[in-house]
Amino acid sequence: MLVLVLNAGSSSLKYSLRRFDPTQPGAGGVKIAKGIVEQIGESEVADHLQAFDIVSGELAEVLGGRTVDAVGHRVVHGGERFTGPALIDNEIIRAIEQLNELAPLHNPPGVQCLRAATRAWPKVPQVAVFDTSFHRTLPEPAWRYALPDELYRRYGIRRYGFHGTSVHYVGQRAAEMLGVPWEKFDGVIAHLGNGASVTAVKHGRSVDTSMGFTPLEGLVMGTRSGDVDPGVLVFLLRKGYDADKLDSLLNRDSGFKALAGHNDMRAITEAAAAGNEEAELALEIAAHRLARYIGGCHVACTGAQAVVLTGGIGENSAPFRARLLTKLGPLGISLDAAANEEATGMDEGLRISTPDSVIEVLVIPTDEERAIAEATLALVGLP
Ligand SMILES: Nc1ncnc2c1ncn2[C@@H]1O[C@H](COP(=O)(O)OP(=O)(O)O)[C@@H](O)[C@H]1O
Ligand SMILES: CC(=O)OP(=O)(O)O
Ligand SMILES: [Mg+2]
Repeated sequence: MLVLVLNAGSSSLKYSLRRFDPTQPGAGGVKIAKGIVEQIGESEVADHLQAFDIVSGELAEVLGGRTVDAVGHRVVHGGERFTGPALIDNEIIRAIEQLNELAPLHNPPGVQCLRAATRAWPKVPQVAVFDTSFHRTLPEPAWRYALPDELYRRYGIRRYGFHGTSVHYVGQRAAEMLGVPWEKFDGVIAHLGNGASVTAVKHGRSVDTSMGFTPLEGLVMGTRSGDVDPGVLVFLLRKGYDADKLDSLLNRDSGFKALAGHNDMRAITEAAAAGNEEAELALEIAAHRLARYIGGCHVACTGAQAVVLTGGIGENSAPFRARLLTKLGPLGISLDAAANEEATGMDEGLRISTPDSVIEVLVIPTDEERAIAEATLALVGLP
């Protein structure tokens, strides 16, 4: 059984092809191909449809006449309707499309890929797996904004949370490392990629998270501002900004890009080490806010057994992890510097806190594609 996974990011399209053995269901399968088309919109690849054509060309070579048996898609925003993976049909695609403006960087390319894939493989079952689903357990005090109820009833304005597929996956790996059942796992999980968020998990369920109505709230990200006083937006509207200009400002021209000139953590770290003050300040702002959110999530899950770091930055940037952990001292966390240097680009999780650290800090590589493939298989079933 061959399962293809498409992960449409804001400017990339990742794919992964896995083979599942009917005699060993749920074992994650075997990865037989993967790839990525990057810099969509900023290179000769103009949009996700072109990226899809490149991916299907590469797949045709790998498949050599075979067909895929199912396709799993990462969809970032599932609103309140999609509390779990959904089998795709036209009505479902339209419902996802209606959520486009709630995740303007992510859902439109996701919908483009859903349509392209159903055109390319009309007889193959396709499944949407949502970033928001894992957060369906958020308690109301965590998801409700202090706004008139009318806005929730009319527009669905509430906090949803994102990165749930990744958080669920690394959370389960963390519970395994600690030797506790998932239903008893309490922890704080920081997914730090281009988009970044922190989630509090209590008894294996999401109880708080830093992203809200859209994937813009919370942490300092690659090109997104994270939290700003909403009064700033009102002020800018009065200065003549319109919706599109605010959208670009907050989603595309802020975060590390605004503070340090670009959004590549490697380059920012190197610049800071070479004495660049802007880069140094950008890292301090991001680490300060992240530490504050981790402290808040530690409270929200009533005491974490572990803090877990994942995503491109969490998995690979030892200097950023070290900077963060020095700020987490008040939680009784202490850094094992040697382990931290070792924990880069690994296939397995690694502990980077010292044995006497009150809370364990784990670096665990995420695998959204694997988790989506498993969820797809669980819905479609083995042939
Ligand atoms: N070896 C590395 N060292 C430091 N940062 C890295 C490294 N590899 C990737 N990153 C950073 O990870 C971030 C991208 O994370 P990733 O999870 O791949 O993003 P996306 O959300 O697009 O999937 C970028 O800031 C990038 O600079
Ligand atoms: C939801 C989100 O922010 O996703 P990404 O990190 O892939 O941009
Ligand atoms: Mg990502």
